[in-house]
Amino acid sequence: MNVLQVRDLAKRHGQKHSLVRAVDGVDLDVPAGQMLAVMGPSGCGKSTLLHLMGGLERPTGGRIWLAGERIDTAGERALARLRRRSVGFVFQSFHLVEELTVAENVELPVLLAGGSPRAAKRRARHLLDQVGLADRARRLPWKLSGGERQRVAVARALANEPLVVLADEPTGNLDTAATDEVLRLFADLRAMGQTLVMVTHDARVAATADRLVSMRDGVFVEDTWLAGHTGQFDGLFAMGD
Ligand SMILES: Nc1ncnc2c1ncn2[C@@H]1O[C@H](COP(=O)(O)OP(=O)(O)OP(=O)(O)O)[C@@H](O)[C@H]1O
Repeated sequence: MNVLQVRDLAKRHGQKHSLVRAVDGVDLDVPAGQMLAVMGPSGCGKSTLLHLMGGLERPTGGRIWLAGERIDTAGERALARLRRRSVGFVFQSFHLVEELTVAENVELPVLLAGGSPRAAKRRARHLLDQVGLADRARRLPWKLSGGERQRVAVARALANEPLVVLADEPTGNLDTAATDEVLRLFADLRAMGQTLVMVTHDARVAATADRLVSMRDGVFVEDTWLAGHTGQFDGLFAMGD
């Protein structure tokens, strides 16, 4: 089954001489459980593609299905619901709520989706345990290292058991050691069968994916299935235990 299906997807900005084709006729199928990396030069449309697939932006052309359901034609309420429940976002600059504790950050999406405080607490405890940060639960985000903050952001993205995690430059603000922390976590997610699409500038990060798509000027120029993994990032946090 394809978690995501994209046909002739387009996003244009401006008109005539100022027309920008951020995404310009993209076709893509992302099967369940696949970890897909999208690479390409700055401005080629990677983030726009991710935003379109996550319902953060509306396309100007083409169709998108999430688990078989059209999202490009969905109404605002349906789209908001979908963003809350079916998609988990991870951003380069973490986007944690600094006034809330680590645990509260992870509880928030469960509460926003209508879950009880008890269910939210239980889910946050479970996820923080899985990402190896159970002992940081009561801290404020700024007390954590960059790698830890991004692991909290990944836990938050997983809060409502999303169909797909969309990660935009998840290691873009991290040094090598912190990048490794996040990559080990992604290896765990991959082993659990979590579908994940990530945009990255880092070839080392892309090499941990199952498949690599290269973009240029809004179109795909290469689609490569990566056969072997180094094994370097094979599971640190024993997720699912
Ligand atoms: N709101 C907007 N108005 C006009 N142009 C836009 C808008 N958003 C994006 N663009 C343009 O669309 C193109 C694709 O942008 P996008 O951010 O998707 O690229 P990217 O590959 O993610 O770049 P980067 O790697 O630098 O983040 C760029 O030329 C950008 O300037």
